[in-house]
Amino acid sequence: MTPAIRPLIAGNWKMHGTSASLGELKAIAEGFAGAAGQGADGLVCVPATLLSRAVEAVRGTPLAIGAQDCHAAESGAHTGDIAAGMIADCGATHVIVGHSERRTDHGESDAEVAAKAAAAWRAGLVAMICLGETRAEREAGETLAVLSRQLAGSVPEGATAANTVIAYEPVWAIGTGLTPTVEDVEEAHAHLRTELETRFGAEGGRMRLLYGGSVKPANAHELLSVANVDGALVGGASLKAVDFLGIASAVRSS
Ligand SMILES: O=C[C@H](O)COP(=O)(O)O
Repeated sequence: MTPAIRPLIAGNWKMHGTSASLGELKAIAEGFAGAAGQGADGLVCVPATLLSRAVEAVRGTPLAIGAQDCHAAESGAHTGDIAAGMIADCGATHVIVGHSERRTDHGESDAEVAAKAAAAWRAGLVAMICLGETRAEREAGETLAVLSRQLAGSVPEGATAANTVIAYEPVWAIGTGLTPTVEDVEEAHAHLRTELETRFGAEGGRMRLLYGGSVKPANAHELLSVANVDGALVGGASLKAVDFLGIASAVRSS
């Protein structure tokens, strides 16, 4: 981890969750109100359909609620999309932008991701900007170059430690049970930290850099102990309170 940066354990429920899942969310919130919250901040990014009810369900606890995407425009004829201001209006505080599943499923470019991040800031939200290499890019030895390109293109000028979180997610590690070696995670995060400091100075040194991709209770301690890993972005293991809180609890021993 980075000394002096309070870790963030963030969940991404992806296209999972209905009103029946709010009990699980409350259990997560209660965990962060107790022991799990002693070492880390907690966030769960729920489907847009659950945003308002999720905010209500965790009210009075330290768990933050976020969305998983936003449109770059403030309003307009964009059927099916949601604006950052609508997310803020629900009481959420964060939004993921540029997740690899959005980049792949919806062909989102770095420039579109940057526009979404800027829209999030205008609405007062924290933008969690995701980046990471594919399996083919890693095998071609292009990982660091890809990260540089994505960081340069996806993170707008004006990024600060308060309005931005960066999540490094190797695409091939998402939902596969595969994770990079500790050395590879360390190399990627050190590279991202250097790039952030070069661009944003001291703010870049304070920005949270999360690792995501098959994080679970069993590997959380090892991954969260890596230098410049300031938390985790968790998909599958964020759906059950026992798993997500297990990951959060690993912060204290890391
Ligand atoms: O946003 C979360 C990531 O895509 C990681 O998902 P995963 O923990 O299921 O591998």
